Amino acid sequence: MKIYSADQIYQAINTTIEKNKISSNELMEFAGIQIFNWFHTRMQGAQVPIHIYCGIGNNGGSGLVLGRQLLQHGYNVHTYVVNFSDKRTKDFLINYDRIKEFKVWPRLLSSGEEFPEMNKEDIIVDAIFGIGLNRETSDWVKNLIKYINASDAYTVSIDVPSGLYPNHAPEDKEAVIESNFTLTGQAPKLSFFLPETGIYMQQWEALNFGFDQEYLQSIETEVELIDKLEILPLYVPREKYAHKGIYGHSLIVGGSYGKIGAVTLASSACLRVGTGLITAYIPKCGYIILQTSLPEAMVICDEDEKNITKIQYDIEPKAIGIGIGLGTDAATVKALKAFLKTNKAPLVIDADALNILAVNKTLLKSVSKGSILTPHPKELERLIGKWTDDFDKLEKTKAFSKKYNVVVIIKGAHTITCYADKLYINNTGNPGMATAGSGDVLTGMLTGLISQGYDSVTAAILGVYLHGKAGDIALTGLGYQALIASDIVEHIGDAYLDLFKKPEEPKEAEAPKEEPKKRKATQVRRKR
Ligand SMILES: NC(=O)C1=CN([C@@H]2O[C@H](COP(=O)(O)OP(=O)(O)OC[C@H]3O[C@@H](n4cnc5c(N)ncnc54)[C@H](O)[C@@H]3O)[C@@H](O)[C@H]2O)[C@H](O)CC1
Ligand SMILES: [K+]
Repeated sequence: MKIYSADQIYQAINTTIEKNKISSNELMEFAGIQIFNWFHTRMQGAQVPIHIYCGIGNNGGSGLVLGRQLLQHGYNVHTYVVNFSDKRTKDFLINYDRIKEFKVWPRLLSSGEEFPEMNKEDIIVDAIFGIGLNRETSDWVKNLIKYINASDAYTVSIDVPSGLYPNHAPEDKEAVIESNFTLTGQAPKLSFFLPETGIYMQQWEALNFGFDQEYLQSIETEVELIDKLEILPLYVPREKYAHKGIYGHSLIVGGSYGKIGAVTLASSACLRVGTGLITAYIPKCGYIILQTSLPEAMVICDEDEKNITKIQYDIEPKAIGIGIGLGTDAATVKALKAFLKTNKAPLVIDADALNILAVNKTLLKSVSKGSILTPHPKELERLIGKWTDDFDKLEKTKAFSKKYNVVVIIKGAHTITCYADKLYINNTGNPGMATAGSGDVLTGMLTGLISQGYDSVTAAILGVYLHGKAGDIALTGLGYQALIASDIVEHIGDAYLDLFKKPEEPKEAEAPKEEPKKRKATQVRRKR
C-alpha cells in the first residue's frame, strides 16, 4: 500500500478537484459522508453524546460535515470550533454556515474559555488538525488536547490524531490527541508506524475520501506499507524438477564460546526458509554442538577453540550471514577486516559484525555489493550517529544506504527496510518477538533467501515479512511472554503456507437484522 506525503495528499486533492470538475467543498462533503457512514453503521442511532472538536482548517471542515450529517440523523451531537487562528479556510466557512441551519450552533472555544463538560462514556471526534499542522500550537490548544485526553472518552481522530506533524515528532509529547480509532483519508501516514508517533493511536482505517484513484496509483511514493498483498508478487514458486544445488549454498559465520546457539538458530532458520545447502563457520568449541543439533548443516571450524580468528573456507557460498554471536575479540576484528577485503558474496551483517563496522567505519567501503545490514536502533545509532527524531533517523539511514549502497533493515515494532530513497514498512510481527535470538533467526532467513536468488531488497522485504508472520502464527497458544526464537523458526513454513490462504472476507458491518420469518408448519414437518 502506497503511503503518501502531505504534499502528495494536497496534490491529490487539487488533481481530483480539477479532473472531476468538482469543488473542494463537494470533496469535503463526500469525505464527511464516508466518516458519517462509519459512525452510523456502528452506532445505529444510539444516543451516546458525541463531542466534535473542529479546527478552522479543512480537517475541521470535515468535522462540521460529519456533525451536520449526524444531526440530520437524530444523533446527540455537540460541535465546538477550536478557534486557534482567525484564518478560516473557505470550506470550513461553508460548513460552518450550513451547520447553523440546526438549532444548536457550534460553540466557539478560545483561550480562557471553560472546556465543555464530557463523560467517560461519551464519544469524542478529533477534527482539530489534520495534515496541515505546520507549527507548534498555542498553550490553550495544548491544554484542550490534554483535557480531551484526560476525559478517557473513546476518541476518533479524523485523518490524523491532532498534534501530529507529517514530517517530524511533536515538540510537546503531551499535546497530541490519544486516538482510539483514526479514520484516515485514502492511506495511512508515515507517522502511524514510527516508535515516537505511532504511540498516539491504537487502530486506524483508511476511508475512501474520493481522491482520484488514477492519480493516486500513478504517483511514486517514497514509503510503502508491506503486507500479504505486496508480498505475493515477490514470492518465487518452486519448480518441479528442483535440486538442492539451485537453491544455493548459504554460509553462516559466527559464534563464540557460550554463544553457539545463535549460529544454530540462524542456520536452522536458513534451512527452513529454503536454502539448498548450509555451512556454518564457527570456533572449534561449537563443532559437536552444531553437528548434533542440526544434522542438515555442514560445519567448518576456525583453528581457535573459542573465537573466530581467521575466516577461510573452500566452498562458494551464494550468501553469507555474519556477526551473530561473533563477539568482538581483537583476533575476530582482525579476521573480519581481512575477510571483508577479499569477500565478493552478498552479506547479511548483523550483531557484533555491525558493532565492529561501527568502530572501524572505513571497513564499510569494503562491504560487498547487494549486502544487507540488520541493526536494531542502538546498533544503528553506532553506525549513523544520533538522530533528533524518527523522521531524522530515516533521513540519515537513507543517506547511509546510498553512501555504501547497502540495504538497511531497521528492526523494531514496524521493521523498516531502507534502500536508497525507498522505505518499506513491515506490517507483521508482535511484541513477543522481542526475545533472545529473534534477530539471529532473521539473519538466517535473509541469508537463505539471497541464496535462493532473491535480490537483496526483495530478500529483505520478504524475509522481514515472513519472520513477522511466523512470529504471529507462533503466538497462538503461546502468548507474548512465552514466545521464543525457536518458535519463529518452527513456523516459517506456516508463514509460507499462509501466503496462499484466501484472505478472510472483510466482515461487512452487519446491517440491522430483520425479524426471522416464522417457519410454516410444512417446513418443520419436512425437516423431520
Ligand atoms: N477537500 C479537502 O481539502 C479535504 C481535506 N480534509 C482534511 O483536511 C486536512 C487538510 O486541511 P488543511 O486546512 O490544509 O489543514 P488542517 O485541517 O490540518 O488545518 C490546519 C490549518 O491551521 C493552520 N495551522 C497549522 N498549524 C497551526 C498552528 N499550530 N496554530 C494555528 N494555525 C495552524 C494551517 O495553516 C491550516 O490552515 C487534511 O487532514 C485533510 O485530510 C478532509 O478530511 C477531506 C477533504
Ligand atoms: K484530526
